[in-house]
Amino acid sequence: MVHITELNPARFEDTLVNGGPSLNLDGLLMKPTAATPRRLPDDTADFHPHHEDHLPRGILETDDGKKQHWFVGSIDQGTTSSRFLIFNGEGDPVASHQIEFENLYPKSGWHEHDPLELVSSVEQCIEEALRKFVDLGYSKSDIRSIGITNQRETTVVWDSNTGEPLCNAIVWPDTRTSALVRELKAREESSSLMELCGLPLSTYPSSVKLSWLLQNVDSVKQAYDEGRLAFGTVDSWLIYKLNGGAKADPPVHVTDSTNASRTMFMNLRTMQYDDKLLGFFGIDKTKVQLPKIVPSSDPECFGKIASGPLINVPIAGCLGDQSSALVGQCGFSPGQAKNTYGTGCFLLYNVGDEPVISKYGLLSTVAYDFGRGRKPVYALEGSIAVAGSGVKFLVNNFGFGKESSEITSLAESVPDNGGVVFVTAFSGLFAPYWIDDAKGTIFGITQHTNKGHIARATLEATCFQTRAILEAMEKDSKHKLETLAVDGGLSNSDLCMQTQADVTGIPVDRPRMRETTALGAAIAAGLATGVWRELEDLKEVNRNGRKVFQPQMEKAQAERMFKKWGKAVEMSRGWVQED
Ligand SMILES: Nc1ncnc2c1ncn2[C@@H]1O[C@H](COP(=O)(O)OP(=O)(O)O)[C@@H](O)[C@H]1O
Ligand SMILES: O=P(O)(O)OC[C@H](O)CO
Repeated sequence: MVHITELNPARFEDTLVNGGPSLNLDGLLMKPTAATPRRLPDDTADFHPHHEDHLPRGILETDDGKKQHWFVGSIDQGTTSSRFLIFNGEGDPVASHQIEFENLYPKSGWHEHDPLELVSSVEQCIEEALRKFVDLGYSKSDIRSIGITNQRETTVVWDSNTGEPLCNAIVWPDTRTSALVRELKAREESSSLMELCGLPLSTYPSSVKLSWLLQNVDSVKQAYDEGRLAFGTVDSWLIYKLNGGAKADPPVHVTDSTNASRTMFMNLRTMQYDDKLLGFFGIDKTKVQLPKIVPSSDPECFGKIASGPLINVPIAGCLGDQSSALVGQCGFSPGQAKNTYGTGCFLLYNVGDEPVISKYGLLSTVAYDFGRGRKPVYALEGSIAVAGSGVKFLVNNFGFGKESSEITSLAESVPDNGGVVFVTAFSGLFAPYWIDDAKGTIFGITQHTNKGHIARATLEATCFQTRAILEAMEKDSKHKLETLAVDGGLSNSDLCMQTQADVTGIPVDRPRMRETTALGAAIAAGLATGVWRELEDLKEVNRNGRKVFQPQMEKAQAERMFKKWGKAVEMSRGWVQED
């Protein structure tokens, strides 16, 4: 048995380390113990691993009979921060580093990232985490491969000649495309798209972001006309840059099918770009370089790190962050689900190897695609645009505290929401409602209302929307979920998780090691490079120390609160119609 040190519950917090914008993840890390030996001294460069049945996970035997512990690195590029974690063969993180970067909101509804800052934050995380790893007595050469997981839909465009971005990335919750979406929805063919790609037409996917850029940014249009426009989601951009960008011979421009399934350009069944989808958005594939779609786990497709301390280490796994969290929670069987409370909140429900197109407001997406003859696995997804970002909004815009955890403390300072309901529709409302013309709206304010009520209503908003998603999922899948596995930054809030159990009436099951998103990408890479052979090898991963929140609220009370939420959702409609 390995020993995992007690987690520091504040590890996701905005704890500044050494005065820099880096976050302290160290509380979750496993310290070396007798059961988790440091690297073996007889490390060989020329190494052809093979597994023996008696060897524990993550230990491979070399051709000359030596045994070596392998580790897998994982880049987790999220909406608010970048991280690099190094996992051992038991699926425990042994070293990590996290950096918050700047989110840009240049106009109301606009949300951007600097693509170069995304890359530099990742590179810095790799360097720092490796320093900690080496300090623990391990060696860089113990890292067998690297996985990448990332915020999805966020759209990056660059010049394929120079490898430099043409403008800031448009981030997934950005709503600048709402007028364009209204226009596209009016077209007759719009109703047939979802059957092909699994996504409803909204401001959310990459397709509308790319169309908007082509219509509104001259440098992008010019690059398109001259055939030097490269498009990608964050995975493609990072893989391209980490492989050396335009200088690589040849440049590596790929995406995995989980990320591609978020663009609205990919056909869910063929796993390739679909001409009808590209045509609908006016994209001429001879003018724009689209990333090649490959499986999520592969030792060669994603190339190798071209420079820095991990030079020549293969990138062998790639998953969109929500798919990755499902993998990190080992949700490998149909009927298993997870809900990840990060910037947004995303419930993925494994439906097996045939996609299910939702009739009740959910998305159909690729859950994971491990290749090598395995069939891809699909999921139904309930996407909530605002979860942790609602908490950050109270902290950053209204000074309700200095750290996210203080929002939970404020919410705990009042016994209930005092009649306040906050529909956090900053990007309209996503699943299962898809109300583009809603805006954030607070209902029920009186002289009695204080910060505690607003904080509580903010946490409750995600829990109510999750319940609405669960109801839709039950109708689509004809299956009632018995337990909700959770993770992500906001799942650190016990109050929020208890509220979630109360309003859904089912137990909420939270792992002790909540870096499941990063773990998923490590699993994808580790499977491709022999650290784990089969999903079976992972069944003990992240099982220890889980906390289960049982529903405690009277059912009638939960029903009353949910009904009021439904009323507030209806009343939040129609704010942007005249824009
Ligand atoms: N203790 C806490 N209470 C409430 N919210 C929290 C807490 N800890 C973290 N968060 C929220 O979690 C979010 C970050 O979660 P994370 O999973 O890192 O997101 P992402 O991958 O989108 O960057 C932030 O929005 C933050 O406000
Ligand atoms: O930043 P997160 O973790 O909320 O995830 C972002 C999603 O991938 C957007 O679809």
